[in-house]
Amino acid sequence: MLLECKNLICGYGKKPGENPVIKDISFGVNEGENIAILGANGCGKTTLIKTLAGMLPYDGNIILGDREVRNLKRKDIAKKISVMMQFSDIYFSYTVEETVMLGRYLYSNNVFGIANSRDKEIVDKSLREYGLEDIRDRQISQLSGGQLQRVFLARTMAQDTDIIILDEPTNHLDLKYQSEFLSFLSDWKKESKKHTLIGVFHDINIALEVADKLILLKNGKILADGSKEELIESKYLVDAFDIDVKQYMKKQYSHWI
Ligand SMILES: Nc1ncnc2c1ncn2[C@@H]1O[C@H](COP(=O)(O)OP(=O)(O)OP(=O)(O)O)[C@@H](O)[C@H]1O
Repeated sequence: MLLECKNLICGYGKKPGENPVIKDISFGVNEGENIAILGANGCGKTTLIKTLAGMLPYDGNIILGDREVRNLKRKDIAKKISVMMQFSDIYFSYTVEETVMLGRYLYSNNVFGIANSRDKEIVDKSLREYGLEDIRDRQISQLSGGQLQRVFLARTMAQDTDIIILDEPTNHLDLKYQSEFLSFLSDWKKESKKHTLIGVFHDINIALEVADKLILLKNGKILADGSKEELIESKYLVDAFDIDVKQYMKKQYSHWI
């Protein structure tokens, strides 16, 4: 198994077990899987993926390959997992190109390391793919929400890891970029059987398009996990969101059918 959580407990207290947000959950991710974590606001989705990426302390086990995540250095995790969180961790004023290049530096020893020709090639490709070439010299502090989101996606993809963790990747994106993002993800999946995606999506339709497996969270516990075909028709989806999701979607999309 590529990534395995066993009896995972985490939160924001002094110790992981003090007021935990994630309350003793276990699941595994196989190489090549596409997993969407779904659940109502505040159920712990972001907390879970931050912890998977080594950003929060935890009790229990998270095994990446054959190593315990808490024993790995940030740099070693960054070689295997790239993460795009909802709110970015960059507060300095970098240009678009510098920000995307940070994806290349994340796992080097020196943050201001010298970019080699492979780094430059990958960054150029990411800038092209996310429609950022024309604004590569702009300060990120001057960008719109959607432009900024595309910069962070480009940075994540430039990190070039087999596992990507995305928190709300289509937030702020207009329909054209949502559609381009989905086809980019699908191409990325085709590039290698090793490419594995773990994502948090508020838009269930996007989750269903991207994922083959769902993890439904409620109040920090796993309500159900399994194939999307299995779960989409189940009572668990209704339980996870406290609403009849299927009926709601049918009503929402009735204008188009
Ligand atoms: N930095 C923090 N310090 C303390 N509590 C936090 C922190 N971040 C989140 N929480 C709390 O942890 C709980 C779970 O939050 P989390 O962001 O993981 O939920 P979520 O499922 O991703 O929510 P949403 O769908 O609204 O994005 C919430 O009660 C939240 O208030």
